[in-house]
Amino acid sequence: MKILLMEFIGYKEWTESLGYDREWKIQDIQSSIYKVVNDEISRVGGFALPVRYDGLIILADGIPSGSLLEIYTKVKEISPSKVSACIGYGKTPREAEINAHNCILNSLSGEPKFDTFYDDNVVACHFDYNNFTLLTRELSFYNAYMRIMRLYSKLSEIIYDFGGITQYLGGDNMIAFIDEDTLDKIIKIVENMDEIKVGIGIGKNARSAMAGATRALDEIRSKREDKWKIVKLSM
Ligand SMILES: Nc1nc2c(ncn2[C@@H]2O[C@H](COP(=O)(O)OP(=O)(O)OP(=O)(O)O)[C@@H](O)[C@H]2O)c(=O)[nH]1
Repeated sequence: MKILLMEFIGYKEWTESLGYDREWKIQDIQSSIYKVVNDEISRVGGFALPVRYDGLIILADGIPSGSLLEIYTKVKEISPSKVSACIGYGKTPREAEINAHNCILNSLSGEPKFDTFYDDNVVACHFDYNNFTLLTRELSFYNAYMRIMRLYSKLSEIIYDFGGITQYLGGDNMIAFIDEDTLDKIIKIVENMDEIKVGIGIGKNARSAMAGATRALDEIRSKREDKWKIVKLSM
């Protein structure tokens, strides 16, 4: 697994420089950075996890280093603070992210390190809560969201324990990227939790894996007999 990690250095100082009436400006900058990155990375087949917003985790398998460097350059142009970046490699997304983070910590020059690594298949697991629309009507818009946040917190912990990284996508949707060897663990989770289903996509890059995962979810919805399905895109 290959992850391009970008960390915004000095972000704290930048936010404090904006004075008290700052939150709207911070949200504006964060969403504009994410829009640029999302447009650019999906064009070359990757996917960016905004996670904390003061940095970015980019699923980089199947993306040429030159394209990753172009995206880093664009982010550097619009970021309000210095951007440190490294590509990390690991057996699992967790390991790749830790290696990328340590590379940033150890980079004295602060210059990005875009080492070339082997491209693995990307495995995307798109989790979806059953009948979230009905639940929202029964509870309330916000209370249904709280239900998903509790589930997201529980799921992301379990998945991180076996090396996966999870991102909340809005509504009742969560995406986890895992190592292909831990597929059985994801299936076991879903088989033991009544309220969710998961579409799993395997592709040469994050975008194709996510398209496969969404297709798998739609196939589950078409018959409503299965709790999980796997779609493997042509490699
Ligand atoms: N991010 C994201 N949001 C989605 C996607 N599909 C639906 N949503 C949103 O997620 C929420 C729930 O949509 P669904 O999961 O289709 O609705 P549901 O009532 O749970 O229906 P079932 O999942 O078929 O049981 C709605 O706010 C949708 O707009 C998706 O692929 N990605």
